Amino acid sequence: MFFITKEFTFDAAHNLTMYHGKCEKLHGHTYKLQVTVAGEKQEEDMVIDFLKMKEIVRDEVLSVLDHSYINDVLSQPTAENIAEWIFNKLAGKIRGNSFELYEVALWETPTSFVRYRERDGW
Ligand SMILES: Nc1nc2c(c(=O)[nH]1)N=C([C@H](O)[C@H](O)COP(=O)(O)OP(=O)(O)OP(=O)(O)O)CN2
Ligand SMILES: [Zn+2]
Repeated sequence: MFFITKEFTFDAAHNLTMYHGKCEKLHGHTYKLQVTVAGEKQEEDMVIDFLKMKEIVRDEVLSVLDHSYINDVLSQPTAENIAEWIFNKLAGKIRGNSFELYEVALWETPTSFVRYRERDGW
Protein backbone atom coordinates (compact mmCIF):
# COMPACT_ATOMS: atom_id res chain seq x y z
CA MET A 1 0.00 0.00 0.00
CA PHE A 2 1.29 3.45 -0.95
CA PHE A 3 0.24 6.79 0.49
CA ILE A 4 0.53 9.65 -2.00
CA THR A 5 0.39 13.17 -0.57
CA LYS A 6 0.17 16.54 -2.28
CA GLU A 7 0.35 19.85 -0.42
CA PHE A 8 -1.43 23.14 -1.11
CA THR A 9 -1.98 26.51 0.54
CA PHE A 10 -4.88 28.91 0.36
CA ASP A 11 -5.71 32.22 2.03
CA ALA A 12 -9.12 32.80 3.53
CA ALA A 13 -11.02 34.71 6.19
CA HIS A 14 -13.46 33.36 8.76
CA ASN A 15 -14.99 33.91 12.15
CA LEU A 16 -16.28 31.25 14.50
CA THR A 17 -19.86 32.18 15.19
CA MET A 18 -20.41 29.60 17.94
CA TYR A 19 -17.27 30.43 19.90
CA HIS A 20 -16.40 32.78 22.70
CA GLY A 21 -12.88 34.11 22.35
CA LYS A 22 -10.65 35.87 19.86
CA CYS A 23 -11.70 33.60 16.98
CA GLU A 24 -15.29 34.87 17.02
CA LYS A 25 -13.88 38.02 15.42
CA LEU A 26 -13.22 38.18 11.68
CA HIS A 27 -9.63 37.10 10.93
CA GLY A 28 -7.67 35.26 8.28
CA HIS A 29 -5.27 32.36 7.84
CA THR A 30 -2.93 30.99 5.25
CA TYR A 31 -4.22 27.44 5.45
CA LYS A 32 -1.95 24.53 4.56
CA LEU A 33 -3.73 21.52 3.08
CA GLN A 34 -2.37 18.02 2.59
CA VAL A 35 -4.41 15.56 0.55
CA THR A 36 -3.40 11.90 0.82
CA VAL A 37 -4.47 9.08 -1.49
CA ALA A 38 -3.97 5.40 -0.60
CA GLY A 39 -3.57 2.69 -3.18
CA GLU A 40 -1.45 0.45 -5.31
CA LYS A 41 0.71 1.20 -8.36
CA GLN A 42 -0.93 0.86 -11.76
CA GLU A 43 -0.05 2.35 -15.14
CA GLU A 44 3.32 4.08 -15.33
CA ASP A 45 4.10 2.65 -11.86
CA MET A 46 2.04 5.40 -10.23
CA VAL A 47 -0.84 5.20 -7.77
CA ILE A 48 -2.21 8.55 -8.98
CA ASP A 49 -0.46 11.30 -10.91
CA PHE A 50 0.40 14.28 -8.66
CA LEU A 51 -0.71 16.46 -11.57
CA LYS A 52 -4.18 14.89 -11.52
CA MET A 53 -4.41 15.49 -7.76
CA LYS A 54 -3.45 19.12 -8.31
CA GLU A 55 -6.12 19.63 -10.96
CA ILE A 56 -8.87 18.03 -8.86
CA VAL A 57 -8.00 19.99 -5.70
CA ARG A 58 -7.76 23.21 -7.68
CA ASP A 59 -11.16 22.68 -9.34
CA GLU A 60 -13.08 21.30 -6.34
CA VAL A 61 -11.55 23.12 -3.38
CA LEU A 62 -9.17 25.98 -4.11
CA SER A 63 -11.52 27.57 -6.63
CA VAL A 64 -14.09 27.87 -3.81
CA LEU A 65 -11.99 28.56 -0.71
CA ASP A 66 -8.96 30.57 -1.85
CA HIS A 67 -9.45 34.28 -1.04
CA SER A 68 -12.92 33.54 0.29
CA TYR A 69 -14.92 34.28 3.41
CA ILE A 70 -15.38 30.67 4.48
CA ASN A 71 -18.53 31.43 6.46
CA ASP A 72 -20.24 31.80 3.07
CA VAL A 73 -19.65 28.04 2.65
CA LEU A 74 -19.81 26.76 6.23
CA SER A 75 -21.66 28.47 9.06
CA GLN A 76 -19.14 27.33 11.68
CA PRO A 77 -15.83 27.08 9.78
CA THR A 78 -13.67 25.27 12.29
CA ALA A 79 -10.66 23.43 10.96
CA GLU A 80 -12.59 20.24 11.67
CA ASN A 81 -15.57 21.30 9.56
CA ILE A 82 -13.41 22.65 6.73
CA ALA A 83 -11.35 19.44 6.57
CA GLU A 84 -14.52 17.32 6.50
CA TRP A 85 -16.03 19.52 3.77
CA ILE A 86 -12.84 19.22 1.69
CA PHE A 87 -12.80 15.45 2.14
CA ASN A 88 -16.41 15.14 1.00
CA LYS A 89 -15.78 17.37 -2.04
CA LEU A 90 -12.80 15.22 -3.09
CA ALA A 91 -13.85 11.68 -2.17
CA GLY A 92 -16.03 11.11 -5.22
CA LYS A 93 -13.46 12.63 -7.59
CA ILE A 94 -10.46 10.72 -6.23
CA ARG A 95 -11.59 7.12 -6.49
CA GLY A 96 -10.50 4.33 -8.78
CA ASN A 97 -10.09 0.56 -8.93
CA SER A 98 -6.77 0.72 -7.14
CA PHE A 99 -6.84 3.92 -5.08
CA GLU A 100 -9.06 6.15 -2.95
CA LEU A 101 -8.87 9.30 -0.89
CA TYR A 102 -7.34 8.45 2.48
CA GLU A 103 -6.92 11.63 4.50
CA VAL A 104 -7.24 15.39 4.47
CA ALA A 105 -4.97 17.31 6.85
CA LEU A 106 -5.55 21.03 7.34
CA TRP A 107 -3.28 23.50 9.14
CA GLU A 108 -4.95 26.65 10.40
CA THR A 109 -1.75 28.01 11.90
CA PRO A 110 1.77 26.55 11.78
CA THR A 111 1.08 24.88 15.14
CA SER A 112 -2.61 23.88 14.82
CA PHE A 113 -3.91 21.25 12.44
CA VAL A 114 -6.57 18.57 12.07
CA ARG A 115 -6.59 15.31 10.12
CA TYR A 116 -9.81 13.79 8.78
CA ARG A 117 -10.40 10.25 7.50
CA GLU A 118 -13.76 8.84 6.55
CA ARG A 119 -13.17 5.59 8.38
CA ASP A 120 -10.81 4.15 10.90
CA GLY A 121 -8.84 0.97 10.72
CA TRP A 122 -6.43 1.76 7.88
N1 LIG B 1 -10.30 22.48 17.59
C1 LIG B 1 -10.25 23.74 17.11
N2 LIG B 1 -9.87 24.76 17.91
C2 LIG B 1 -9.81 26.02 17.41
C3 LIG B 1 -10.13 26.28 16.07
C4 LIG B 1 -10.55 25.18 15.26
O1 LIG B 1 -10.87 25.35 14.06
N3 LIG B 1 -10.59 23.96 15.81
N4 LIG B 1 -9.99 27.52 15.58
C5 LIG B 1 -9.55 28.54 16.30
C6 LIG B 1 -9.33 29.88 15.66
O2 LIG B 1 -9.85 29.91 14.35
C7 LIG B 1 -7.87 30.39 15.62
O3 LIG B 1 -7.63 31.13 14.44
C8 LIG B 1 -6.79 29.39 15.68
O4 LIG B 1 -6.40 29.26 17.00
P1 LIG B 1 -4.91 29.23 17.59
O5 LIG B 1 -4.22 27.97 17.13
O6 LIG B 1 -5.06 29.45 19.03
O7 LIG B 1 -4.23 30.46 16.86
P2 LIG B 1 -2.92 31.23 17.26
O8 LIG B 1 -2.69 32.26 16.20
O9 LIG B 1 -3.02 31.72 18.65
O10 LIG B 1 -1.82 30.10 17.10
P3 LIG B 1 -0.36 29.98 17.65
O11 LIG B 1 0.36 29.23 16.57
O12 LIG B 1 -0.47 29.17 18.92
O13 LIG B 1 0.17 31.34 17.86
C9 LIG B 1 -9.31 28.38 17.75
N5 LIG B 1 -9.42 27.04 18.21
ZN1 LIG C 1 -9.18 31.13 12.66
